Amino acid sequence: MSLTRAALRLSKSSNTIQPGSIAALNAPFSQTARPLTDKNPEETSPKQSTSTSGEPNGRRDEKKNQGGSYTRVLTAFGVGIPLGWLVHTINARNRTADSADFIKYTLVDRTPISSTSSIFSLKPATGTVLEFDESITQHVITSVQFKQPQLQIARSYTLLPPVEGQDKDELRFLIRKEQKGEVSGYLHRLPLGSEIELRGPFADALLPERTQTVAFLAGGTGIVPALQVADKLAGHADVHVLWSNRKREDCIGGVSDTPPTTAKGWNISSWVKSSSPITTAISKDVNGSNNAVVDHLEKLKGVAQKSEPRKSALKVDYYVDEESTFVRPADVEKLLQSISQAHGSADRIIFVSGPEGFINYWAGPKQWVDGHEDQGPLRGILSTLNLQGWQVVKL
Ligand SMILES: Cc1cc2nc3c(=O)[nH]c(=O)nc-3n(C[C@H](O)[C@H](O)[C@H](O)COP(=O)(O)OP(=O)(O)OC[C@H]3O[C@@H](n4cnc5c(N)ncnc54)[C@H](O)[C@@H]3O)c2cc1C
Repeated sequence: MSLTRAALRLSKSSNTIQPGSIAALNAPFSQTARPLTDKNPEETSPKQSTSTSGEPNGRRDEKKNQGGSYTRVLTAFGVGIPLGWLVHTINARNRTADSADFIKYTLVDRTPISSTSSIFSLKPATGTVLEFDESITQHVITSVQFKQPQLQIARSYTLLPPVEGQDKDELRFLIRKEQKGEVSGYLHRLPLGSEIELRGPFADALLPERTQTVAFLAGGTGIVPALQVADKLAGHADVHVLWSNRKREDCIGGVSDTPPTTAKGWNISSWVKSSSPITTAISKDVNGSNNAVVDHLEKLKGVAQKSEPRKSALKVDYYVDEESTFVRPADVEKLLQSISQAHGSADRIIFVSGPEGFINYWAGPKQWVDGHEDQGPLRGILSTLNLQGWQVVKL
């Protein structure tokens, strides 16, 4: 079966980038978008939470989504993307699946990263695999949907970039166990060797080829898209990540490249402004060990430095609620200004990725338009900063 992408409409408004276009184009790539196959858009839910039958889940899931999941939308960048690249046809091979189908994978490993999050490793259970066309996935932030078979619902999880020694068809994810979370709880309870049904891939945002610098505001598991961006843009763009976590256990060993000095900013626990002084130095744990995500970030720093065509830089700053270190608007403003000075008129993007409250605080809520989740206007803290030359993308 041949999967064909529709044409892309491009639109841009103010500092936020209006979606819609890639939804039409990369359709399979979203819970909110049409499948990449020629299936009807109504087959996917307009909600972050998607029923596997394709029907919206109704108010119940709408309410639940206030509980801290990412909001999401497909985002198109008008600038600098050759349309020819986007109008792409994938030839399905025997062992690849239509991205609207669920494909069976086996849970081969689940390594706890903290008391709430684990890295899941999955391998194909049969001869059929999800197809990741590198010519596309190289330019988009990619996620897949996991099915909860008893409830017939699906949730999105962003792919971790591959690590050394990872099998070609193996997929890895960082999944936080939400309190009373239906799918994340189910996945954390599954015994190793269980079959899990996945579908996708889905594109959450495009990475324009001309991008030379990225600022990434990440909250919790919102770090996973940042890992993808750092991996894909190594050798092309400098990436600076400001990563907020509730607890140090989620980022043990993470040492900031630019240590924060004072605190008044976003608190991931309460989603309110806080104003506590920073009292705790960010350092490795007593055993001197990092968690796997921190290690991955460190490795990506090394890759960026050695990459071609140009050596790029990955910088990460860590903020931990329980250490009273918060991302301050002034820190963000300073970072954006210093990047702007260093990069002149180069294309620049700010990604905001994490729980809904995190995105709302920094960039304002996304909105639903014609059954698709739209970026919505730029609001929140970022709307009060001087963002000349920056594009903002809410993930
Ligand atoms: C594109 C995308 C990528 C994502 N990538 C990742 C990723 O890499 N890693 C990751 O961990 N997550 C990721 N997410 C979030 C993920 O899709 C799920 O939303 C998340 O795992 C929670 O799903 P759940 O079914 O476990 O929880 P849900 O059952 O949906 O519950 C969510 C929250 O709502 C609360 N809740 C439940 N019922 C109610 C109610 N009646 N009233 C009030 N609150 C309620 C729950 O306690 C819970 O805290 C991503 C989301 C998107 C859209």
